[in-house]
Amino acid sequence: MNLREKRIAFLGAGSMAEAIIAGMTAKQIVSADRIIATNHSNKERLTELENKYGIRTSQSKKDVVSQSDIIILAMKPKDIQPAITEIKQYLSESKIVVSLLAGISTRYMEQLIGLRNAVVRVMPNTSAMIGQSATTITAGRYATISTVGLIKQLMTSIGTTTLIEEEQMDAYTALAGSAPAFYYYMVEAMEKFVEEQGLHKETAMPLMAQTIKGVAEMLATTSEAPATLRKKITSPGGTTEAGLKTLAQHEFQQAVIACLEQTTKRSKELREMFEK
Ligand SMILES: NC(=O)C1=CN([C@@H]2O[C@H](COP(=O)(O)OP(=O)(O)OC[C@H]3O[C@@H](n4cnc5c(N)ncnc54)[C@H](OP(=O)(O)O)[C@@H]3O)[C@@H](O)[C@H]2O)C=CC1
Ligand SMILES: O=C(O)[C@@H]1CCC=N1
Repeated sequence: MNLREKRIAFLGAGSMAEAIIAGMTAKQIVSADRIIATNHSNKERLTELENKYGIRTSQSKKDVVSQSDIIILAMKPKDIQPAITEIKQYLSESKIVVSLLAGISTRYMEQLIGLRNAVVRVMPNTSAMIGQSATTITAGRYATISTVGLIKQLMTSIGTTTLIEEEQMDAYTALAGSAPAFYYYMVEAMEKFVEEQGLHKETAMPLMAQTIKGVAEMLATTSEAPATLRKKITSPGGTTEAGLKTLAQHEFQQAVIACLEQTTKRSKELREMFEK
């Protein structure tokens, strides 16, 4: 299957759809004129995406779905049922359905569709915008190996891809889908420190970004455990040790673990709430 010949539809034109459209069009894996997007009702937003990325848009679900080979579901989990009901009549079995929705299972989507379409669940993150998403992928029961390969190839245009078992998706949603927000939250705290210390934001922000980038590269390219890397920074009686002690006093690790547990739990809850 050649990806360049495929026509791709986005049902939902919010922040995640935009991040993926930006990544895909920048890498030219799919040409912009093969991408079409629609949303619930916000026409202005569709015009914005058309102007920004040169994609096509339409307010007609029929046009969008009938003209496409790969349908990317990019609405909120609460909207899945009405969204599939609206497009069901235009969904022939050859169309591949890709879902970005947190929590919602392939089985439920297959049930809503009522045919034997290949359904593939992906969990990207907003770093897709710059081709740096860490995307996990899992397949529904009618998706063949070649279909999964095609979607993997498509998602490679926005960053790395990893195939996982569907039951692990809730936890990976925490670790990679939602996690950028947790790292940003930490940087927001550092921003407050920058202000408190009277430092120049223009100087401090790039230093913080480079520090995170360096940490990410060290984790990705050295074979050393995070604890080993941390210990190499921590001189006995030095500055880092003083900082780490304070984090431990504030139960930093427990807070992070609780945060990831709650995120995972919420993904499961979304499934319970919206799979009727
Ligand atoms: N944001 C993120 O970091 C990530 C999000 N996701 C998942 O991606 C999905 C989208 O999230 P996000 O982009 O943040 O959400 P947004 O709220 O930014 O966008 C939701 C979009 O869905 C549209 N919509 C609502 N109902 C329908 C419908 N029936 N048919 C077509 N479009 C519809 C809305 O249209 P309108 O504006 O007209 O109402 C809007 O364009 C969610 O399911 C989320 O779980 C996954 C990974 C990361
Ligand atoms: O907050 C959410 O529900 C979505 C899913 C992962 C990131 N954002």
